[in-house]
Amino acid sequence: MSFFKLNSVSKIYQQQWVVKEVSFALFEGEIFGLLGESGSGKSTLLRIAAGLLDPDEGDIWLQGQKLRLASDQLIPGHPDIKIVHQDYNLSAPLTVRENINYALRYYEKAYRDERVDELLQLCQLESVAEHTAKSLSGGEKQRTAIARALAEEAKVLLLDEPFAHLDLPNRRRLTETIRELAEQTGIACIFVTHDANDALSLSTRMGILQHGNLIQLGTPEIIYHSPADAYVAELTGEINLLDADFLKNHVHSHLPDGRIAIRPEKLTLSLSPTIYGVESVVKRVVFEGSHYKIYLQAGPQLLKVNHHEVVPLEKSVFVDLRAL
Ligand SMILES: Nc1ncnc2c1ncn2[C@@H]1O[C@H](COP(=O)(O)OP(=O)(O)OP(=O)(O)O)[C@@H](O)[C@H]1O
Repeated sequence: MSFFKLNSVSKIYQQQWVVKEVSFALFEGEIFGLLGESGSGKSTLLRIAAGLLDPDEGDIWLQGQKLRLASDQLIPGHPDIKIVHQDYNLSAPLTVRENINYALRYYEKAYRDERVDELLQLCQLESVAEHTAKSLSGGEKQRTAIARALAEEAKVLLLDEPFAHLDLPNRRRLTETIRELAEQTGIACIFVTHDANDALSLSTRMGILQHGNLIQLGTPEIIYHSPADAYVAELTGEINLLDADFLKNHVHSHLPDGRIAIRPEKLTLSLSPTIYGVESVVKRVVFEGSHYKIYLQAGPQLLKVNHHEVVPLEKSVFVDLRAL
């Protein structure tokens, strides 16, 4: 049985579908990434999942229980579902410890002290426990907001763009924190993002939201390697979208629009002719850290290929399009 479920949830604003018949379910300890462009309905969906906003249709289920609507409650929300908003909403003059402690103010001191220490450790905040919230880095603020949200044990954690203001080292650290949280506590987590790398690297499963529609659902591997259409292919990373005619002698699976999607790292490039090699001319070379991105002109088709070494401009090379 699923742990947390959105069942055919819709929301309409000004006669427009902002979220349309979205359904998905999470198991305990799952991390679900919702990837979509700005305005695709991510925050609206998250607020509905949190019980802060009523859907126009559909319902939310937690452990087999249908949740009450926001409008049916004095204080919208659900005690087992916690949401961390983009602005963190911390109390700036208070320390990290005091911010977390505040969420537990109705509990006994002994329990509170123990729980705060546990959360400081879980969210990797021990070294900044006595620092004021206003002096923290973006990553530390985000982790403090998560620790505070989790102060009272929750079953579902919802994160609105948790990586939005973070640099790369802090993104990596937060990714680790969220993964450990899910593993250690079994909490189910949904995070929304417009960044494909964050969604691919953190999610156990993910969904793609476009104009309020959940257009693909699956593991990061499935979505990355078998995108449902050209939109998903482009949203989730660099892609070659090739005309089927160009690949007449090769067998590939097609997108609904007839084109074939191949990631640049799936193509191999040789400097000398090969049986399957298509002759191409090097047009641009960009260093990207782990590899060079080589932009090629192959007849009418432009191609991008990841290659381990630099190649001279205007050189003729041969691209193996079998994309194993
Ligand atoms: N209260 C509201 N009244 C009218 N329209 C709204 C309201 N809230 C959101 N919308 C519209 O719904 C659409 C989806 O908004 P939402 O904030 O859910 O998208 P998002 O994917 O989270 O975008 P972003 O990444 O920019 O935050 C947008 O077109 C937005 O203008």
